[in-house]
Amino acid sequence: MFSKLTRCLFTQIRNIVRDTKVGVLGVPFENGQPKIGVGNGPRFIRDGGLIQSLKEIHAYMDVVDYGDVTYTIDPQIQNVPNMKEYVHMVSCSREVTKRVTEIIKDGRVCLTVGGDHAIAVATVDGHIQAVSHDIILVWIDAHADLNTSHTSDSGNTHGMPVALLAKELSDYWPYLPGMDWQNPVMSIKNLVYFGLRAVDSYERLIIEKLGILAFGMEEIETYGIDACINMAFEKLDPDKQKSIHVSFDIDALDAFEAPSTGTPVRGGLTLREGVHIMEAVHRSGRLTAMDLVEVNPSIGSKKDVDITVSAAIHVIKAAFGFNRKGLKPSNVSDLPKHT
Ligand SMILES: NC(=[NH2+])NCCC[C@H](N)C(=O)O
Ligand SMILES: [Mn+2]
Ligand SMILES: [Mn+2]
Repeated sequence: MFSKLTRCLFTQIRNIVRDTKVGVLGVPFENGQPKIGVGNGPRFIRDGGLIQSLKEIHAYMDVVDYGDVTYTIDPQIQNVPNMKEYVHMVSCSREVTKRVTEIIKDGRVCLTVGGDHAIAVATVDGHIQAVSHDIILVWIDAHADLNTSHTSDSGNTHGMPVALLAKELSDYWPYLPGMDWQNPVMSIKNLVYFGLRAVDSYERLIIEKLGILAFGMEEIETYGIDACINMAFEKLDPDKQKSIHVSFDIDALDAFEAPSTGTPVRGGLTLREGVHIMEAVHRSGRLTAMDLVEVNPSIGSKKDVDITVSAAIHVIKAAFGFNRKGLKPSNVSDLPKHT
């Protein structure tokens, strides 16, 4: 009945209205890697003004803070070789998945603040449970986080979430007790990476073997960030239909832009490039969930922490519609006159 263009416009309007409803979830989880402190990420990012900054984006923002996820360890669950603190990851993930699904079903875009990147198994899964298998995953990171328990040198589960989510890799995992809830999983065909520059050898092998779409720093330098994001969206979702999940590891940004993180890598995205990606995601009108992870306030000086927290907040604001050109006043049509 309606033309494709009209339908597209309807969806955009619906999504812009929906985008103003945000649910913030903190996940103070730090067992996916060995450096203590990353569990304080949610507190520092909130104290840095997250909720207020979101509310100030424009007059129609509707922000609800759902607080932090807590969990108890399930004593039934056995450990898995070369997955450190596996029991923690499984027990926390269960709760995170439930909460993310609830927030999305409440009609809000779910913003999850970590915590280390191991939590993204659960946020992506929660998104899938609420929406469908067929979502787009935009993984912005210096690292591919594509190790299995067999390929990881570190045994840190924050280096494994993408491999846990990918159905194409399910045969490469041992039995994972307590992870049966983690179904359905997604196809690697719906994944794109931005910012890669510290990729392990097996990760590289998987990326090439499965033809995963990856804009590493080299491609970003060659084509520019705007062309890369356009190519990614065109390739993954030419019909502009799919729900988008962004998992933003703060170490995607250059170590100068975000020094307080556990595995910093130099030569990364500028804050402007990070913001540019998120502005494009916002314009799509299809952002349903975003993670911001790996801010570790125990690393570096107070200045380092402030820089990192403020970079995180800038990236988040861009995702939820902050306009660098500024906004006109919402209820006045002209400059106030001097009387
Ligand atoms: N989310 C992160 N910062 N991941 C870093 C992973 C580093 C390394 N590839 C590993 O598997 O241990
Ligand atoms: Mn990383
Ligand atoms: Mn990561």
